[in-house]
Formats: sequence, C-alpha cells, structure tokens
Amino acid sequence: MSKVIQVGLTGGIGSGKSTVAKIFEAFNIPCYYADDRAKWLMEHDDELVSELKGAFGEELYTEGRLNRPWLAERIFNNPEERKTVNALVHPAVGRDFDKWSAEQDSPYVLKEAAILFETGGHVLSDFNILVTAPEDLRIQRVKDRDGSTTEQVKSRMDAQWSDEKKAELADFIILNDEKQPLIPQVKNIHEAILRKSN
Ligand SMILES: CC(C)(COP(=O)(O)OP(=O)(O)OC[C@H]1O[C@@H](n2cnc3c(N)ncnc32)[C@H](O)[C@@H]1O)[C@@H](O)C(=O)NCCC(=O)NCCS
Ligand SMILES: Nc1ncnc2c1ncn2[C@@H]1O[C@H](COP(=O)(O)OP(=O)(O)OP(=O)(O)O)[C@@H](O)[C@H]1O
Repeated sequence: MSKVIQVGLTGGIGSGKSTVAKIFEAFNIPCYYADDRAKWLMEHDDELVSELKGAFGEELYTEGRLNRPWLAERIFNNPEERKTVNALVHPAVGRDFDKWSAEQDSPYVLKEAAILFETGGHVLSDFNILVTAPEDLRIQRVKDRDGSTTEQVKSRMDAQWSDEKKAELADFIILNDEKQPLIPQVKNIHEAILRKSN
C-alpha cells in the first residue's frame, strides 16, 4: 500500500493552527495534534519516560503526571535543555505519527505541530501549511486562553522561528488576523492539495 499523503500544519504560538486544524477536520481530513500527543507520549511511552527522567530527574513527574509548568520554565529559558527535550520527544512523536497515518483512510492527513520547520520535520511532509497572525494578536490570544503573562508567551516565541523565515519554506500560507475569513482560505488549500495529490 502506498504511503498516505502527509501535510504539515504549523504556526507560532497563538497563530490559530489548532483552530485551522478543526476546519480541515470539518472537511473530513484526519488531523494528528503533535503538541497534545507529545504530552501523552511523555507520560505513557515507557522508553521516553525513562529517557526524560534520566535527563531531568524524577521531579519531572508528580504521581506519574508530567510537571508541565516546571518543564516549561526550564526549557523556555534554557536553549540547551530545550534541545535535550526536543531530541528525545520529536523522534518518538515522528514514529507515533507514522503509525497513526498508516491507519487513516483519507486522500491526505494533517500533522498539526508548533515547531515543524525548526526541527527539519517539514522535509518529511508532502506539503506544508503555515498559519500566521500579527504578533500582538497572538500574544493576546494566548493570554486570554491560558492566563499566561506576556513574558511567558514571548519566551516561547523566542524558541520559534519568525513567520518570515517559515514563510520561505511553506507551500501554503493562511492569514488568521480575524479580518480574512478562515473557511474560504482552508477550502482553497484543501482543494489544491486534492488536485495536486491526484
Ligand atoms: C513544556 C511543556 C510541558 C509545556 O506544556 P503546555 O501544556 O504549557 O504547552 P503545549 O505543549 O500545549 O505547547 C503550547 C505551545 O508552546 C510552544 N512550544 C511547545 N513546545 C515547544 C518547543 N519544544 N519549542 C518551541 N515552542 C514550543 C508551541 O507554540 C506550542 O503550541 C510542553 O510544551 C512540552 O513538553 N514541550 C516539549 C516537547 C515538544 O516539543 N512538544 C511540541 C512539539 S511535538
Ligand atoms: N480567527 C479567530 N477568531 C477568534 N479567535 C481565534 C481565531 N483564531 C484563533 N482564535 C483563538 O485564539 C486562541 C489561540 O488559537 P489556537 O489555540 O488555535 O492557536 P495555536 O496556534 O494552536 O496555539 P498554541 O501554539 O498555543 O497551541 C484560541 O483561544 C482560539 O480560540
């Protein structure tokens, strides 16, 4: 059986990539949510759990649950520690995604991931979609959604590439500035991918 067409869907923090993914799902396209799945694997993939404990110590977990604020504080203020987590988590997510993709019956599948170009993961996709939005709007959205501070959002932005740099590598770009309607943009890309994949 030939490999299903894989489409990366990325965007910086608060760009609205999960919101865009939900629209693709409404067009019956299966979507793999890498950030969510990564957190699940970090608690349930025994090999990954032991590698992470080896790198960060037992205090990374409290009663088997990942100590997320503790880890976020560490990795978004320390590039070396972020590199360590990325090097352990991303290959595990890649394997899990490939397994999931092979089980889907669809003309193509989406992988929604916050960092895709940054990890080089985009080369494994057949196409890559970038969601963009003005930086101040992205910060406000995340503050409203999570109660984060501006500084916390900015420290995550600093761990990601700029939209300009990502745009050079994207096949499609969606502008989610709350002025341009999202559904027609998604529909156009969905139809273009179906045409290109036939
Ligand atoms: C530090 C953790 C526990 C914080 O969890 P939290 O629920 O607060 O955030 P969540 O995972 O939903 O991520 C929210 C946003 O933070 C940013 N972010 C998360 N991980 C990273 C990273 N490694 N590099 C840059 N930005 C990141 C993204 O914009 C993401 O959409 C979590 O982000 C994590 O384990 N990250 C490392 C693993 C990883 O790279 N996951 C994402 C890609 S597979
Ligand atoms: N076009 C829009 N109109 C109104 N609200 C929006 C729009 N796009 C996104 N939002 C809101 O902004 C917040 C961030 O969007 P979303 O969670 O989709 O972003 P994300 O890129 O997946 O973020 P993260 O990287 O933090 O996971 C959410 O609360 C979402 O409901």
